[in-house]
Amino acid sequence: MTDAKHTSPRRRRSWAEPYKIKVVEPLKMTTRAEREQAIAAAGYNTFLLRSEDVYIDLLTDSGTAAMSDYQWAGMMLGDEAYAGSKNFYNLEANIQKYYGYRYIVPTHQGRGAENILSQILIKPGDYIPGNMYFTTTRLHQELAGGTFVDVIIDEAHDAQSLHPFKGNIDLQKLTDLIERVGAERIPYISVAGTVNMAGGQPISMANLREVHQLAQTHGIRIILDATRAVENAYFIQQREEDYRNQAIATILHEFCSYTDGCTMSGKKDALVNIGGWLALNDYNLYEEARNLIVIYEGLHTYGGMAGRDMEAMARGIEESVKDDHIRARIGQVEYLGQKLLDWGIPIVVPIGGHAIYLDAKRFLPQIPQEQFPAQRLAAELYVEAGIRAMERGIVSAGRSKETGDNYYPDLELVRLTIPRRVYTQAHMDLTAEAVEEVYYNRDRLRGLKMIYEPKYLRFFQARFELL
Ligand SMILES: Cc1ncc(COP(=O)(O)O)c(C=O)c1O
Ligand SMILES: N[C@@H](Cc1ccc(O)cc1)C(=O)O
Repeated sequence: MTDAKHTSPRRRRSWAEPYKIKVVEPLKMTTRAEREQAIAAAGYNTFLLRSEDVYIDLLTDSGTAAMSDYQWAGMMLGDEAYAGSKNFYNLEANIQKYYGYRYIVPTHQGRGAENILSQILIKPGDYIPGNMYFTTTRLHQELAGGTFVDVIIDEAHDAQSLHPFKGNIDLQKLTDLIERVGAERIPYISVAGTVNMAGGQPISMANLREVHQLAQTHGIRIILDATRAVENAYFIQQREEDYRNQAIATILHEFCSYTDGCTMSGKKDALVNIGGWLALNDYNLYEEARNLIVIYEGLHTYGGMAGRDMEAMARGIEESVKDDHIRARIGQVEYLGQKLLDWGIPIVVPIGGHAIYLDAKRFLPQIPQEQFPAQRLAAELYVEAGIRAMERGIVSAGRSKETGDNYYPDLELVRLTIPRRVYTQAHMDLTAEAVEEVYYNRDRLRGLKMIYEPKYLRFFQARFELL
């Protein structure tokens, strides 16, 4: 018998976690007065807070995941031999199986891989097109003498555009660049899935396939930033008709097959606290990378990781591609985002994969961009409830390497980044309530003045004063 008051229970089934909690880490509670003092001492930069003064840490999803009992068991099986650790071979086998690349060089984390890749492939005067910059990736490209060129679709720069794949590459922009500088000046196309600085926005399989075809015509390589490629695969499954019934692992494998290699920060998708890799399909390039790695990271069978870390990552990869894991992971991000949307708080839409991004331009319209509205908002959220977020706007964008002028990015955002398998739904509720409180009191907030600016990646260490 059907009951008009109830919809089908199957349709209502939520994203609940496919795990239960076995170990907990107590958190310190602080007073508002203590937090005001702590953020002032940190120069209004959330990177400079001590983590023990933080209640809910949404600074980053990098290296902050909770590992499973299966991963911790693997840690006990660490083979800490200097050369030829069996954990390296387990890791290599899983990267080959799930990502599909041929040759693997382990690195201590993502930027280690970016350094080696940039040194091998980029010559002074080269151009590297990509779907929006990422801070460390662009810096390594520039240090190698290259110039990054943003070829993402325009919608990515608009916080309110509802385009389902805001990480897509604009093929016209890419073609224009190839015609302008010539294919021989483009060592590779730098493709990220999902796009961190755009709000965790995915690139579609159809778009990557087209980019691959265009790149092949011109003999240009594609290198994937695979840091959150599993999350990207989830959006492909949800939003691209042909992939609705395909497993995440199958989608990931096809996605990577359109690229010639990848850099990877294992600290995100792969559910570990440290680790990364560089993967390449070309044997000669791999040989070069494997040789350079001994200068910067360590031997080519550990690359800066302990054996136990490699085992944890090998096992983390297996867990990361499970459909129920990724559904719950992104389900939690969407839960927080939907709550904020329901309460009329300005955030980047569609909701991305690893974080909710507050739109500081609409949140604090009274603060001009040169007075760092997103930096101010992140500091205020900490004072309000001990929640730590990260600026992703003018401070992060830095300065042009040619003119030394500040970039003024269209997106001036605060990232509430959700660590994997760490926080509960109640933590998400409290986070939303704190954001709402700050929003309610937003009119009284003023901007900041930068009083110390480091040369590289300034957002990590810059200091500010209240205006
Ligand atoms: C998209 C993306 N690429 C590369 C990196 C660099 O990785 P890592 O922090 O492991 O050096 C990160 C995070 O830093 C990232 O989010
Ligand atoms: N990749 C990590 C850590 C990081 C943060 C900010 C950066 O600009 C660079 C690295 C993240 O996105 O959270």
